[in-house]
This record gives sequence, C-alpha cells and structure tokens, in this order.
Amino acid sequence: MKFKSPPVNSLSLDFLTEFCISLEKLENDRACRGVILTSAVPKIFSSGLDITEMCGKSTEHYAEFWRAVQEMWLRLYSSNMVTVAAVNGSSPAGGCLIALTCDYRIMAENPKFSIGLNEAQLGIVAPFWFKDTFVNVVGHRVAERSLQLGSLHSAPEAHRIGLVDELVPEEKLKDRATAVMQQWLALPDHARQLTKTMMRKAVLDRLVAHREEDVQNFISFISKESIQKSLRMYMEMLKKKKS
Ligand SMILES: CCCCCCCC/C=C\CC(=O)SCCNC(=O)CCNC(=O)[C@H](O)C(C)(C)COP(=O)(O)OP(=O)(O)OC[C@H]1O[C@@H](n2cnc3c(N)ncnc32)[C@H](O)[C@@H]1OP(=O)(O)O
Repeated sequence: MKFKSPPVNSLSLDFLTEFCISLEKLENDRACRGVILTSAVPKIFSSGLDITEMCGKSTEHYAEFWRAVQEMWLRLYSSNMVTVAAVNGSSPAGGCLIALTCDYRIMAENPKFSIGLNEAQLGIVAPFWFKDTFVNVVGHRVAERSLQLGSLHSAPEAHRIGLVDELVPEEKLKDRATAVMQQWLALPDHARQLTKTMMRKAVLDRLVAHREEDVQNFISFISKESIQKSLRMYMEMLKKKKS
C-alpha cells in the first residue's frame, strides 16, 4: 500500500477513512496474507496527523477525526496480515505511529530522514495508546525519554534505539521489504497470528475499553485555547521555515 497524498501524506480524515477501507479490503481478501506500507511521496513517509483537522473545528469534527485515528490504529495493530513498514522518508508523530504499529520496520538509511513521537514539541501529549505501542517496541526507558523530549530521531539513531529494525540503502528498500515479508510468510498463519494477538491484546483491549473516554479526552484537550494557540504557532513556524 503506497501513501500518495502530497505534499506530505498528512493523516487527514479523508486519508484515514481511505486507509481503513483499503486495509479492510485486504484483510477480507483470503489471497492477501501481508501488506507493505510505504510512500509514493518523495522524502516523506507521513507527516503525522493533519494539524488542520485539529485547529478551529467543531466538537463534532474533533470527535469524528479522533474516532478515525483510533480506527486506523485498532485495525492495523490487530491485523491478521503481516505488516511491514518500508519507511522511505521522514515520519513524525502519527506517521511514526503507523510504522510502530506494523510488525517490522525497515528505514532508508538517509541521515536527513527522521522519525519519532514529537508531540511534546507541539505542546500536545501523545495518548496512552501511542505510548503503549512505543513502549512495546523500544522499552520503557527509551520511550519515556524520547516522549518527554518529543525527540525526532535520525535514521541511524532510530536504528540504534530499536525504533526501526533495520536500515538499508534507499534503492534497496523495496527488495528488502519483500524479502522480509517472504520470511514472515514462511510461517504457518495461525501460529503467527495467535502469537501476535497474545503479544498485543492487552494494549488493544485498553483502548477498546476506554474508546469513548479517549474521544472525550481528546476533544477537551484539543479545544483548550492554549492548545489551539500552540498548534497555530506550530503551523506558522512550518510556513515560515519555507520563506
Ligand atoms: C488526552 C489526549 C490528548 C491527545 C492530544 C493529541 C494527540 C495528537 C497525536 C499526534 C499528533 C500529530 O501527529 S501532529 C503532527 C505532527 N507532525 C509534525 O510535527 C510534522 C510537521 N511537518 C514537518 O516537520 C515537515 O512538514 C516535514 C518534515 C514533514 C516535511 O518538510 P518539507 O520541507 O518537505 O515540507 P513543508 O514543511 O514545507 O510542508 C509542506 C506543506 O505541508 C504542510 N504540513 C506539513 N506537515 C503537516 C501536518 N502534519 N498537518 C498539516 N499540514 C502539514 C506545511 O505546513 C506546508 O504547507 P504549505 O505548503 O501550505 O506551507
């Protein structure tokens, strides 16, 4: 599955809806046992949640948007398919979450590409299920430091802390992702799927049990004037960086 929403593959409501529909189609296709997620946009895997969806909108819009973010994560984290992220560009915040949610991450070894949960830098807080997913990949200590600092890690650093499983030259990313997929698909599906469920169930159940509460927390957090101000300033900073 190739993300193609220029300029930066930000995760808008439309993007998330289409992503979930595509994933569901693949999930229901008995001939499809695995999916490689990558980007068709040069140098960017995904720039994370679309900030414009979280600025100056109605409560109803925030609820619909957040449910779509939850749905994307629930479907991908619980997928029966083998999921491999071929990270061919920068991947902050929600983009990093997509990669973390996969079974295996391979990143192009370009030191200009960065990845991480940088929410703190925007003045916002990664929700508990972003944190849980991160902890399951890198461990508690690394996750705590990285989350508090809102760190964006260069590709080599991301590999060193275990945020990505391997680095490969950009031109070899597709071949390597295919080889990894073949390796994972060589195992019997039922054993691999049950093991995946066993490893992820507690974290999945936690969001399922608190889904509506999480939506309400998001709405009250994102609607605060101080948070709206931080997001507006961040967007302005992105635009200024250009000029
Ligand atoms: C109690 C519960 C509380 C819950 C709280 C909320 C939790 C929210 C969780 C996750 C949050 C997120 O995912 S927020 C998104 C975080 N993303 C970022 O910080 C990345 C920001 N973008 C960049 O750093 C760069 O754009 C880039 C490195 C991705 C690409 O750089 P490049 O130079 O190639 O491109 P530009 O910077 O010029 O960007 C082009 C264009 O796109 C706009 N843009 C970029 N990112 C976003 C985005 N995430 N959302 C919306 N729009 C984005 C950027 O402003 C430019 O627009 P213009 O062309 O109009 O200037």
